[in-house]
Amino acid sequence: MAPMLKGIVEDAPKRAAYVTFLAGSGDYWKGVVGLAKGLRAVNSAYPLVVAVLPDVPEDHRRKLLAQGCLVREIVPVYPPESQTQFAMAYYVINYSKLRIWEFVEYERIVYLDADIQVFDNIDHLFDLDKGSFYAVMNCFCEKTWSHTPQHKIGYCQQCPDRVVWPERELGVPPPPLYFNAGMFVHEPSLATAKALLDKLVVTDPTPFAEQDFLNMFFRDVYKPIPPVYNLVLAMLWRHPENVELEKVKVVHYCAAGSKPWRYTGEEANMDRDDIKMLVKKWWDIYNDQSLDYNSGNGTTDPLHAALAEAGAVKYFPAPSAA
Ligand SMILES: O=c1ccn([C@@H]2O[C@H](COP(=O)(O)OP(=O)(O)O[C@H]3O[C@H](CO)[C@H](O)[C@H](O)[C@H]3O)[C@@H](O)[C@H]2O)c(=O)[nH]1
Ligand SMILES: O[C@H]1[C@H](O)[C@@H](O)[C@H](O)[C@@H](O)[C@H]1O
Ligand SMILES: [Mn+2]
Repeated sequence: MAPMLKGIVEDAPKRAAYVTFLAGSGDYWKGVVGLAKGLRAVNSAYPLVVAVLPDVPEDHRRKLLAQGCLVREIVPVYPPESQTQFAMAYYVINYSKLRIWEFVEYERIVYLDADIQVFDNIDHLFDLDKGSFYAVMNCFCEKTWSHTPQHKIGYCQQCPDRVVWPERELGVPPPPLYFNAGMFVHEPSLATAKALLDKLVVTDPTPFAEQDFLNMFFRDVYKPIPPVYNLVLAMLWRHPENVELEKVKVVHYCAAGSKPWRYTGEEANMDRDDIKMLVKKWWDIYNDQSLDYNSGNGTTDPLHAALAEAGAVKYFPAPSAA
């Protein structure tokens, strides 16, 4: 390569994006709007791409575009027919997340569920070494885990010494490290996308849907990253010793009753002060008009948006006028 060209290519900003996912005509679009504004609040340099299923209504898509999101429709992924009738919608929603590996115009993505908010800049995650699957370890203590042997035994990978895995009695080693799939860092690739879908066809659906599936698929390349990158709220009451709340960068409102846009405070653990504080912080971002796209504060002009969509440039929000 000519020396000048080489320099340009090597110094070119990464083709990278935050990606989230939206299904249905319910109220999850509010989570996406909150996330778009949260990413703007921390001056993220990369766009937010929303993978939408065909059933997302036009007016919801317009709300996302109005917040500067890049909207990309994806084809639903159906799980194998057997055993799934009763929960088909649940599985279609969750397995369709696998389509994001087809977004090959980006060489690196940080996936974030729509019920996630960022409170600090995490753009450095795009610089992690390639080849591994990065995500935060889950906790096994909530009753959503009661179908598993680890929950029955009281074993959790967040505190493997509290109840030691009874390897001798059971004759099997402790379960492999297991991540929460609401947030992860990986590389789109058509080869990976095909391998995922081929494997899914021969895999029976399990309770945590694509989360179980991704854990199995990426088992050998999974690298845990610190819990500050995906605070699963149950950690606050199950493993407070593992949480430094003031350092948390990414909060995942996944505990029952914790979605900020539906929060009533009535469900178990929801009247805790830390939960109320985190729900309020989500609303503060959602309601902050200065974080709206094109509000004159941290906006991107149409040319940059188009280039970012084409994967051509890093997405530089304009500096605040204030
Ligand atoms: O009606 C819906 C339901 C879900 N979603 C999208 O799907 C994501 C996953 O759903 P939730 O966030 O409600 O669920 P959890 O955080 O409890 O989900 C976790 O467990 C699920 C399986 O139980 C999946 O594995 C999921 O990816 C994982 O983050 C949402 O954030 C959102 O992006 C929608 O858009 N509309
Ligand atoms: O992704 C799931 C989901 O978020 C549940 O709400 C939670 O209880 C589980 O621990 C987690 O694995
Ligand atoms: Mn979630």
